[in-house]
Amino acid sequence: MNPTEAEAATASKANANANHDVGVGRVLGHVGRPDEVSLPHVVEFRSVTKTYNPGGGNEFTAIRDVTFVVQDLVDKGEFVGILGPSGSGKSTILRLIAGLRPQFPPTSGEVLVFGRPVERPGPDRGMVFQDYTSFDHRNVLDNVAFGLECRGVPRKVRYEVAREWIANVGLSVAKDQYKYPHELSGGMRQRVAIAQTLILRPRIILMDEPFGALDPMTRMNMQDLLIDLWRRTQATVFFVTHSIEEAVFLSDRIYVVSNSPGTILRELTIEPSDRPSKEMQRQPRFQDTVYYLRDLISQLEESQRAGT
Ligand SMILES: Nc1ncnc2c1ncn2[C@@H]1O[C@H](COP(=O)(O)OP(=O)(O)OP(=O)(O)O)[C@@H](O)[C@H]1O
Repeated sequence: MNPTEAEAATASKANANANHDVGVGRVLGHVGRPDEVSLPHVVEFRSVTKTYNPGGGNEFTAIRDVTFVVQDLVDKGEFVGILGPSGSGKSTILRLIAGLRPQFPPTSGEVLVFGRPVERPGPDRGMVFQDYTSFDHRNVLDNVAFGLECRGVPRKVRYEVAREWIANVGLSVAKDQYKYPHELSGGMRQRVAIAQTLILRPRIILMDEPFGALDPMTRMNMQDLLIDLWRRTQATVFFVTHSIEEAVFLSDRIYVVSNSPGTILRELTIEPSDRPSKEMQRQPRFQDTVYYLRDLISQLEESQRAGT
């Protein structure tokens, strides 16, 4: 390599490590590091590796050396989207934060929530899954009030708060409160699941493909609802999705996880969405970010198929 080529190579390497803008997103040159050194951390992963069935014939390392920090912004929780190919370890990351077995505990490394190592699930973390998690034998009111019931909140108070949450998630108290899950549509059941989680006011909300089973229109309505609720609750949200549009619309920050063993490959900050999902998705700058992420994830999927 002659000196000019060497200089060009160095410059291009330096460039790869510099922040650069892609549509409504900014690709960060350094992954996983805090934006401001002085802020406390909501969630921190320190070189976290998870190997399932260690020592067994089917030993499998799902994530390796995952390191990132999500900061505790004053009066504002961050919305963190997690994208990546299927099987890259997104749910493993989420469930490690939740403290749920068998993902928890990690094989090595540390998972900290508000500066303390996670030991088990706790009331500071609420989870919403793709599968509808309401209890079949409880009506909407009793499903939404369930967590407060477990906390020993008197019936009258818990029903009062539950009715507020039924309305907050866009269901009708008059028409829906006594319905059972089998009498609700998929979107309505996910509204119940969200109310069931948010009523407990967790500071961290963990969502694993919560809208994955919904039709596109319902999904967009749910995204608008979620943005609205999140702005009001100001919790930190971790949101796993396969929909790139959904991640770009909802997130302040996106982590892209590489093929297994998963590690954080890219980190982007995203401008806040200032209009409904349907309108945001029409913006060319929004689509530029979507295309960038789509290309990146397609490349990962291709190399996964090729076994490289
Ligand atoms: N309990 C377990 N025992 C063994 N292997 C597991 C277990 N849970 C997950 N895995 C494996 O770990 C890898 C990562 O799984 P994980 O569910 O975290 O990925 P994901 O990115 O969320 O996948 P998807 O997008 O398909 O939902 C997968 O190969 C999966 O088969």
